[in-house]
Amino acid sequence: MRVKRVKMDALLMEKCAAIIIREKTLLVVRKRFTNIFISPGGKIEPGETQIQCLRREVAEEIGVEISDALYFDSFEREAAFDHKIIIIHAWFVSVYGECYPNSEIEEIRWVNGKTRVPIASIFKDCVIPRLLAQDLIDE
Ligand SMILES: Nc1nc2c([nH]c(=O)n2[C@H]2C[C@H](O)[C@@H](COP(=O)(O)OP(=O)(O)OP(=O)(O)O)O2)c(=O)[nH]1
Repeated sequence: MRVKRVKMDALLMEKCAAIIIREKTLLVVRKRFTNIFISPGGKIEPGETQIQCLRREVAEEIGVEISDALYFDSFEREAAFDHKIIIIHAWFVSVYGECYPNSEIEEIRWVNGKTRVPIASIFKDCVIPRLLAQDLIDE
């Protein structure tokens, strides 16, 4: 029903997130005016597939083109910067070339299990522990 759909949209967001790994470290990004690192990626626009969303957001935020994407898993939590529930669809992504902070991204960091920077909850509590357990990033 339309009213229900509108109410759901007001409370729920869906984001596609890129898991980009280089030399056993994971890429996280920090947006201007924030102090928590999040995954590269962004909200899915109406009519867009998850891959199209990833392509658009990865090019916009870190200036590179995607060469390959493989679905990992989806996670649900309260969004780091919005009073809404966020569902994050996480994908392993390979890119052409070197990532750099672009447009609203102020800083990028390559992190491992030891890096002490504030990281938003889904990546911190769900994604990074699984990457560590699979030995995809360094302890
Ligand atoms: N709890 C939690 N929230 C997260 C994580 N990663 C992440 O981006 N978020 C939140 C931050 C924002 O509140 C929301 C949307 O992410 P975003 O700000 O990258 O999306 P976007 O680029 O489309 O946003 P916008 O600037 O276009 O509005 O998701 C995470 O790992 N855990």
